Amino acid sequence: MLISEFFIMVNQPTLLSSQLFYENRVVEVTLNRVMLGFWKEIETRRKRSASFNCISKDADHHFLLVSEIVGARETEEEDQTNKDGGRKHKVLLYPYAFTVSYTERTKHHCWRCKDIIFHCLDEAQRQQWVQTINNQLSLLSIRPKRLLVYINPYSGKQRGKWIYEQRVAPLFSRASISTDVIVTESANHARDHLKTEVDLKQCDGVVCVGGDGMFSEVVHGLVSRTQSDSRVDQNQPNQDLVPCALRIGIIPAGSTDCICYSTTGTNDPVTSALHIIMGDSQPMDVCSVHHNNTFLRYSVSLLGYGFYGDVLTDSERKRWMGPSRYDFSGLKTFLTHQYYEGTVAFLPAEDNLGNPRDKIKCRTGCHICEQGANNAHLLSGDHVHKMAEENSDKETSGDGVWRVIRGKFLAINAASMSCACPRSPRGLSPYAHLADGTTDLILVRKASRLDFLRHLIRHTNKDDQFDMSFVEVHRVRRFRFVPKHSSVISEVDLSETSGKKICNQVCTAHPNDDTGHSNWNCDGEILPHADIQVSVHCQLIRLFARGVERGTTFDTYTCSVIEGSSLSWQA
Ligand SMILES: Nc1ncnc2c1ncn2[C@@H]1O[C@H](COP(=O)(O)OP(=O)(O)OP(=O)(O)O)[C@@H](O)[C@H]1O
Repeated sequence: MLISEFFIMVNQPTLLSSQLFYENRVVEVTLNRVMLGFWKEIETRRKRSASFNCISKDADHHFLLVSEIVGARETEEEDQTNKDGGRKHKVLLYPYAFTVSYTERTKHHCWRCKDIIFHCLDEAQRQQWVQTINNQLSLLSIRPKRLLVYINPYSGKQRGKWIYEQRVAPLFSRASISTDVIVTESANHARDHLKTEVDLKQCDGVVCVGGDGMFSEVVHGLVSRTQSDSRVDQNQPNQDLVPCALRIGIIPAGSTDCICYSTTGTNDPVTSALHIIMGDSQPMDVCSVHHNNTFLRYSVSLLGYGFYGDVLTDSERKRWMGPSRYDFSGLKTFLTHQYYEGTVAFLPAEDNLGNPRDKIKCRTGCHICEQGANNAHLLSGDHVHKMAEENSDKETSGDGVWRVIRGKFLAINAASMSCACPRSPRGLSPYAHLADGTTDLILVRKASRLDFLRHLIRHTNKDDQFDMSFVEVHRVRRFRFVPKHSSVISEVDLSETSGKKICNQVCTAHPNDDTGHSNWNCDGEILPHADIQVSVHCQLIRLFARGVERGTTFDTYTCSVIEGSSLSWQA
């Protein structure tokens, strides 16, 4: 423990201080608000010198202890013997015990819930401790008390229900959180329930148990409901949207869990549950996607046209192949080496502190996001946007100077977060930010197959994928894409196929051969239009998370649940 941190703890007003028994020692335990930060050892059997201890071994985060007790409860009995270093010895026996549950950081951004048992002299002392701790916890208004939980029973390896019931529900109950649990019965069940039926005032947050698709459902339900409650028309592309009041929690149980990785640094369900219990809050940008004056979808991670759109389109047609379809479609799309012509117009985020190649990663308490939110607030308002005139490369509109780029592209990607995952540990745009009001627009122009392969390989190692002559990246607030054949609307046939048709599909040269244009991959969903307009809505939603914490290397983590999917090929 740092000396300064020790004094911060000592200087907190003391709520309760008693001599209690911990294992076979008499200790003086002090409660400062909800921080049970240290105790002084008064006497020991072995007459050790007095020392200070802390319930967390993580010295860097002592100041956070104030919010890290999960709960306290009465403990009825304690084993008369206690194993300590392999030797059994008698513990001081007092029947009045209570347990304090607290969080502890372990490796790779994972958190665990630990228990510590104190014995009291009498029942009155026990009651005083349990009640005081729980009273203090209940005063923390940032912590949720009632949650609405949606479980997708078919996510990932279909273990969502088990994960929730066995690993998460007991923690919620220990933290005195009441829940309303709905196991979804079909796709869009959660979205439609949130949009129309739920009384949002009756809960403090919405939790989804599943993967990125399930999270996207909850985002669509909550954002749409918030807009309709506020009479905001989502079909207006330049409309400022109303931020959602409720936070969203993700209990990862999907195939990829990209959003969970990017906001907690791991895909561990217990860690996510503890972030929810602590009432953490991580703001997050949301992109709205429109075709003319029609709202299409929201996106929080990746919008990809060309390569990533084609891989998704092709892999959706080959669902019968299972998870290996992503690798198959990725290889097939790469070999086909299709490029697409069109015009990209974008509004650069020139006032933003960061840029996509500045090597500043988005981490807990990110100052780039903080400054970005201030700028976005100043910029908000219903602006008039005009697409650039033909043959000009700049256009001034109500909200700044738009840049226009015409060309042939292998891929056009917009990454609103790093999109880091095990297959691409740094992600599509390693220095993208979760909540700065921007998205990183990556333009991969026509290049040789070999150069494109080199570009793709750089997503899996530490080389800079943007340091190539045919790749450019811009941090933008809005963009629009118009394909050369803009009149064509792609109604993609994704029907499940079999037999001869399957053989034809595998042998087809390219997923979009007939149409001459690609489809947008919007967080793993195919958009029905290629001509789209995208606006970033700064900090529209908040998650029960705190971003990836500094101190451990996200790039080298190992993950606990990866189920045969390849995020390098999909959103
Ligand atoms: N009861 C259900 N039956 C069928 N589909 C469902 C049901 N509940 C949700 N869904 C849909 O299943 C899709 C995939 O779910 P989810 O994202 O949870 O799992 P995943 O695809 O395995 O994980 P990831 O998206 O991380 O790859 C979502 O788009 C969601 O709309």
